[in-house]
Amino acid sequence: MKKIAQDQTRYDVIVVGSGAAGCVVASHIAENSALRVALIEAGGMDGNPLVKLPAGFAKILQHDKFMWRYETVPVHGARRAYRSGKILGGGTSVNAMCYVRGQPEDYDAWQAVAGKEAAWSYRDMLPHFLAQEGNDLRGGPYHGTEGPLKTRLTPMISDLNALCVRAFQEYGLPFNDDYNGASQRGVSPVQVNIHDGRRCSAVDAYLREHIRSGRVTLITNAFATKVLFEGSRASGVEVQRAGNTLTLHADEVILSAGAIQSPRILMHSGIGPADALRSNDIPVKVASEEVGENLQDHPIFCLRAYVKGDLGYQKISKGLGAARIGLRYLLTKDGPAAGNCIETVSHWDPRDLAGRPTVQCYHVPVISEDGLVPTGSRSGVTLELVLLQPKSRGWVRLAGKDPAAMPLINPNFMGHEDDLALAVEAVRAGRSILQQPAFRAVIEEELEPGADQQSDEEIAAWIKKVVNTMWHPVGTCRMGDDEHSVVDGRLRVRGVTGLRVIDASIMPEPVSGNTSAPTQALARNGAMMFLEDREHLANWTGDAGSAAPLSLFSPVRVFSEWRARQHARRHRDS
Ligand SMILES: Cc1cc2nc3c(=O)[nH]c(=O)nc-3n(C[C@H](O)[C@H](O)[C@H](O)COP(=O)(O)OP(=O)(O)OC[C@H]3O[C@@H](n4cnc5c(N)ncnc54)[C@H](O)[C@@H]3O)c2cc1C
Repeated sequence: MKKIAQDQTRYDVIVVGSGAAGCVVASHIAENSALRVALIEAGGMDGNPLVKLPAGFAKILQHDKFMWRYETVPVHGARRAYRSGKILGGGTSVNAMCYVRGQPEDYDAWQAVAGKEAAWSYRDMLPHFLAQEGNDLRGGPYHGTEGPLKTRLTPMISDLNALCVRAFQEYGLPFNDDYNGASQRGVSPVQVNIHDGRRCSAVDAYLREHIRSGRVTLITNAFATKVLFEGSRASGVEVQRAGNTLTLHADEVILSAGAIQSPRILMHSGIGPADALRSNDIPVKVASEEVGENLQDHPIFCLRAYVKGDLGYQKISKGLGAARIGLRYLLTKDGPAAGNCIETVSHWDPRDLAGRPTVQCYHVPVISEDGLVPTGSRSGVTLELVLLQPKSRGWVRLAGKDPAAMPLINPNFMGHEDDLALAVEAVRAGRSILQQPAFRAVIEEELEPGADQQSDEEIAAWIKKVVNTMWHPVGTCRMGDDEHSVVDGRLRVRGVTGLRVIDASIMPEPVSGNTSAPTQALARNGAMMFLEDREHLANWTGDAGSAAPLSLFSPVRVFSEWRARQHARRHRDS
């Protein structure tokens, strides 16, 4: 690789990764301070029309250009595709746009491990969700209407999805028109980040205006290989761009590269499990044994059944049908193409219908071999079963010294026997739902698991064969107030200064639902902490001998929202 002269610009802060978290972090800092912010993104711009077309998301996932095409190590004997977004906006430019926050217990569990210095409980996190959300329909205690992240109910509910809703009710679940409200439990229409028939990514919601105004310097197609240090203080980032190696300097670095790349960058910077670093010829800066460990992901396994006639979207997803949908979208910005084709969902516990949901089930009105693009001409329904609080833990490890090498990823799906036992019960529940009166007249035949899989052992073996990622990796830079955690409750990397991780990787436990909205909310919390800590240091008047060098800090312009929050916190704590 050719070495070129160093970039002479010194940024106050470099954010690595422009995904769900990175967009929020860079924008929040730019909006609430005078700091010079650089945002580094390995992927390119998000201008492809398929990115904005809600129904285009399945097609986008097949484009190598927009995706990190990872693969797992063999899990139950087979490698599994493990994609994530490599594009401005990261996951939020390629994901299915479902807006789900999880359950209050999730955040209270974060608070329990994060320590007193930080505010992560549901009570603390709800204001972040409210501030970010721009719901077109409802406000009240659980929804924001003025925020930039546009949210709405699914624009369509297909005939087949209407049957799903009825069948789940017949099974015993209540209808719940708002799973982000007082309770998640029930069968519900999906809430999506779609506005005016277009995807609302984190770039649209937060970042674009700051790129235009120049308050955030965006550098795309730039792959960050490692963090640079002066002593134990982060001083910049090394990136590879267009065949060159470039050094960018900053007072502080924030990694928002997601749950696979953030631990990878830490390890290549010398922060990670000591033996693993040494065996890859990487000098150990900080022995931090849990970097890359604790990988959690929601496992998904799908029941599929053929249905009679033209129900659902199978027939209209091809040929003339597709042309008609496309034309309707162009003329009216509505119809199936204006949505993600995932229109209803249920959250419940197959062991206790009245209890805390442990399973999520999206109802998809098509049959697809790869879970994305409809295959074959027979109409059908797919029940996507997902465990919400998996106990299995996997890891992300280095495959070698080359930073560009694909890391080793082991999601360890169904590695914990409790997960497998619950998954078997979820399959049995799914089958029972397909036999409810609403479905009786329309179901033709179960395709998967199929009539041969009846005993617990047979169902368990089938689950191990088909289980895959719901695309929700989290936990690989675990937050905690214990010394083994990778980051502390304020998301500072242990053992060094000037370096934070703010993205899905810091989640100590999974959230009970999709991870985009929770990651955006945690990023806002993390960005506020970053600014609070800078102001605290800038105002510090104690013994200079033990302080961080004040000259490194430029003045922070503090805006009213941040001030109000500090005031409220002081008031609460007094
Ligand atoms: C196909 C798919 C469907 C999904 N569907 C949903 C859904 O419907 N609802 C939902 O809530 N969640 C969904 N998710 C999950 C959600 O999008 C992620 O949880 C979320 O985006 C994670 O945010 P993040 O900021 O941690 O990482 P990301 O959003 O992945 O952002 C990381 C960014 O960092 C960049 N990057 C990585 N490494 C480097 C490097 N070395 N140098 C420079 N840049 C780098 C990446 O290119 C990326 O842009 C889906 C995810 C996928 C992949």
